[in-house]
Amino acid sequence: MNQHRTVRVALLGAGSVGSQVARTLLDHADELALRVGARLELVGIAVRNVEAKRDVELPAELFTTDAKTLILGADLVVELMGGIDPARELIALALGSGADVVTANKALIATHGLELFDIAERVGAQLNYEAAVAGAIPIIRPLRDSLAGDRVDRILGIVNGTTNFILDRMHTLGGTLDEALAVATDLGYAEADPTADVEGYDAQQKAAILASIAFHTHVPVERVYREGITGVTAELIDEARTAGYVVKLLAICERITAADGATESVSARVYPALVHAQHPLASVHGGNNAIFVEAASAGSLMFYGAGAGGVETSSAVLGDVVSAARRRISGGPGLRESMHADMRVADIGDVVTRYHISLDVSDELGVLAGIARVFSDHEVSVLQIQQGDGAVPVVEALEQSTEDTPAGEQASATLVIGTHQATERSLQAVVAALESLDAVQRVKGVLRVESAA
Ligand SMILES: NC(=O)C1=CN([C@@H]2O[C@H](COP(=O)(O)OP(=O)(O)OC[C@H]3O[C@@H](n4cnc5c(N)ncnc54)[C@H](O)[C@@H]3O)[C@@H](O)[C@H]2O)C=CC1
Ligand SMILES: N[C@@H](CC=O)C(=O)O
Ligand code: NA
Repeated sequence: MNQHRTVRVALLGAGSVGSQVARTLLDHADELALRVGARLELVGIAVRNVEAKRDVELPAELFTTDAKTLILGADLVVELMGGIDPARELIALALGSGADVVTANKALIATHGLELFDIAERVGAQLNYEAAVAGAIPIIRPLRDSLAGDRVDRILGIVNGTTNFILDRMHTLGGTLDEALAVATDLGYAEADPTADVEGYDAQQKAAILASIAFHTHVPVERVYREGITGVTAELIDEARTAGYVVKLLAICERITAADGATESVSARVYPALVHAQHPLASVHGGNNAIFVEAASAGSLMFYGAGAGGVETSSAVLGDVVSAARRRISGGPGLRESMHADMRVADIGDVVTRYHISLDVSDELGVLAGIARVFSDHEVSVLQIQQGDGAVPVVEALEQSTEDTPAGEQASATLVIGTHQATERSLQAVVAALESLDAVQRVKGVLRVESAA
């Protein structure tokens, strides 16, 4: 090791993740110095309020509210404040001054990554962001480096720890979304504004990042279809359980080939979906994440572990810090992500999937026949119909409706209808047509089925 070399590290933010990164930089300074080949000196921590009480004890003299001065005295800046402003301006300042940058900020990378990579490339600096997707799990580097010679076809995963924690808790313990969110927030999983988690924006940003790297194509965050979990009720979770499924918020990024067999586009989407109870994703509990990557030569790969949490995420941040510091010591250009493929981003309507549709219907003669007609009119084929606790084959259900229901009775019944594969466009048209049927009192929920056992 060069005893005289020092890499001056400035930390922006000392919350759940930042305070743990600071602690490791201070407690393991000697070991890190051996790994890097130079000492990593934590020169300061920029925060909003230097007096704020923190869970982790850190030297008071390191704290400052003057982020800009701190940045201009640093070789490496670690941004862990979150949000777009002022993080965007501060990272641009850091890169522009020649410092390397490590960030966990998916909101910023997904929306302004291109402009920041431009600056990094121009000045020859590093911009690393492993912690931005799936916390501690190595996924950015495997996609960008390890799989750089392969062709990724599909990514399917749970990429938000907070919503996985909430859905898992609702499934196993019952209770409401708000109760589970309060616990996830205490555990340090949730974003500063947890709307980003429960409405799927955080997963949407991560999907945009994953799709962009995997398919060498810039996928703008607003082109990632998004639904959050606020519509997932205890009732829908119970119905899913009865049918042998678990509800998970999934991010799916895949290549789609058009009907002509030649034109390829990229689909990226986030929504709560049904996962078969025997599928490995169904066993991803608490704040954990799991990501399946299917690549042409590598086949199926699974990445699993802690997707959120301050201590866990600090591991990914420090990995990026060591990597950037080593490169600073040994020299090497700043690299931008490869976006040469420039593929079209598909509309959600082009995606082929399966639906489970939960309906309250009038329990009267001919209802099922009317519903079945809606499906056949849109050329969507029905796989099964579930009434109460049991799945009933379609033909049997239709017979029951005409034989067992006394004419003129106006009772209400719940039906859960599972479809075969069809385009989203057709499935959405089916749901709209069902909503307009007199016999359909309410469409209670629509969930896609994304993984058979
Ligand atoms: N908490 C987690 O499990 C994970 C978080 N991330 C990302 O890591 C980043 C940090 O997350 P957390 O540590 O959970 O956030 P946090 O809310 O716990 O901490 C944010 C810190 O930044 C400081 N800060 C915020 N705005 C500031 C400003 N304008 N000027 C100076 N200081 C400012 C706050 O004072 C606080 O110390 C975010 O981008 C988040 O999305 C990524 C993966 C996992
Ligand atoms: N709020 C995020 C934190 C990690 O990215 C999550 O819950 O996954
Ligand atoms: Na990661």
